Amino acid sequence: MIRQRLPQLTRAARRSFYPGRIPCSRSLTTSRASLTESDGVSSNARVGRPHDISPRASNIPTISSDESKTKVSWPDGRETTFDNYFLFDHCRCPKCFHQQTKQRLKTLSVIPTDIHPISVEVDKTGVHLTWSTSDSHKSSFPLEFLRRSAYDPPLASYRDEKESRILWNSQIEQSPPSVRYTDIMSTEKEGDTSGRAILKLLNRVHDFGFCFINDVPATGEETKEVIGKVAHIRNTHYGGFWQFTADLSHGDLAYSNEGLPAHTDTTYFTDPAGLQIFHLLSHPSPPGTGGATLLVDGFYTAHLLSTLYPTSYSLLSRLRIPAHASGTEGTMLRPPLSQPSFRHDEKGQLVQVRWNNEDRGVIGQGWTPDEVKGWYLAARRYDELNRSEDAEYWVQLKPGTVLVIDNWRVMHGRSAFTGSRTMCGAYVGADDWLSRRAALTKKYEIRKKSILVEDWSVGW
Ligand SMILES: C[N+](C)(C)CCCC[C@H](N)C(=O)O
Ligand SMILES: O=C(O)CCC(=O)C(=O)O
Repeated sequence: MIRQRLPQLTRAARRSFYPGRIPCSRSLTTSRASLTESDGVSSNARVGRPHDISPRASNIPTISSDESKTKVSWPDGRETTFDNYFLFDHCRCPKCFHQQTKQRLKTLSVIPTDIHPISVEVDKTGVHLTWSTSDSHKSSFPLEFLRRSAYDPPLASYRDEKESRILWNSQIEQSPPSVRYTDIMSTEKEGDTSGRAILKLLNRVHDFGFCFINDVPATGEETKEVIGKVAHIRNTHYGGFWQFTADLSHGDLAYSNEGLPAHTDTTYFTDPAGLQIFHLLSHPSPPGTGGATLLVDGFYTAHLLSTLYPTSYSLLSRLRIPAHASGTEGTMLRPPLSQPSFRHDEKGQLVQVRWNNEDRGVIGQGWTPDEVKGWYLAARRYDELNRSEDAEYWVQLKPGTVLVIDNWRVMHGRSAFTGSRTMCGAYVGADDWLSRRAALTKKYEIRKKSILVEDWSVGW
């Protein structure tokens, strides 16, 4: 586990900031302690007048329903209420939810607006409702589902070790995350080494924002093969698997020998590439010079910005930045909806950094003059943090080492170079690699498995 020394922050900021593992997004699990099983007993109550079911077992919630809502009173004293319509809409019985495709089978128009339970039972497997429909439809909801889907009010957030990230600075160079090519390409069946190695790679990409694959044969063909094993390659106007050098075959600085500051790629796509994968195939040096690779943890520097300059963090989280790719004949990329540099999930957790000064368009449309000034101050501050000795991790890639980057988090760049340099690689969609990781996690359960049963652990 990489634990980085505190960056050169002000004393005040030091107190409030600690690099290391921080929860950054939701997980499927919750602590078992809050839902220990018991010899819960089922009980029944007529619905109409608000009722309390007072089951004997202490670990089973109390349920009460009326014509519009169902209230769950948890053993820990907290209460949360559900609209009956919400519960009926989320029924996952075979009539409502296709058991194989995991898709909802009923449309909203068939749900009576006055739907309500006529009978309520609760036991350690969950809450069982019989509805006021003509067929006395029955629904059962695991307690874990109710705890997790609570919205009135929401209950504890579902973050655990699995979904936290490990923030890093320049000291990551002491022991950067890596996996072995031979494990990923393993064909042995028992234990499925390859699948577990791919999951280890994707977990490290999730935790650190990048990971090396060591000892990859330095050919385009075998690089494309190992990438394809990990996840399917995303096609763009650069093609699928690409090989590039300084020939300006594409109207982009990547196809030159210029240095490139820390940036994330494809900010000009509505859905920026999820993974950016590089393999330096050749750069004879000498006579060539330069061409080192730069990595910066955009989440780490965003965390610093939010600590040191919260107003700047807020502006970069709110003001939308146009981006474009216009340098190649026949390509005029410009997403119809610009996005801010920092994007957050519904729980306010940072999930994406979009940072590319070269491809940034004309800012300020719809902004106030103060916002224009404020944005430049904020952007300069973030740029300074990204360019600090503390944040920059420079590494000289060599043929044989593939670099897999979470392009939604970690920025990359390069130093200017001379000589003949050939780089290859590919993009993978964000949803695609996260899906691959979730499916492998489910298969191998290497990390804490959700205690939600099959049908209830999907669709969040
Ligand atoms: C990776 N490859 C050389 C194919 C394309 C590079 C695209 C670089 C572009 N400025 C961007 O940031 O998206
Ligand atoms: O050539 C390199 O090392 C990186 C090029 C780059 O930044 C890119 O392709 O986005």
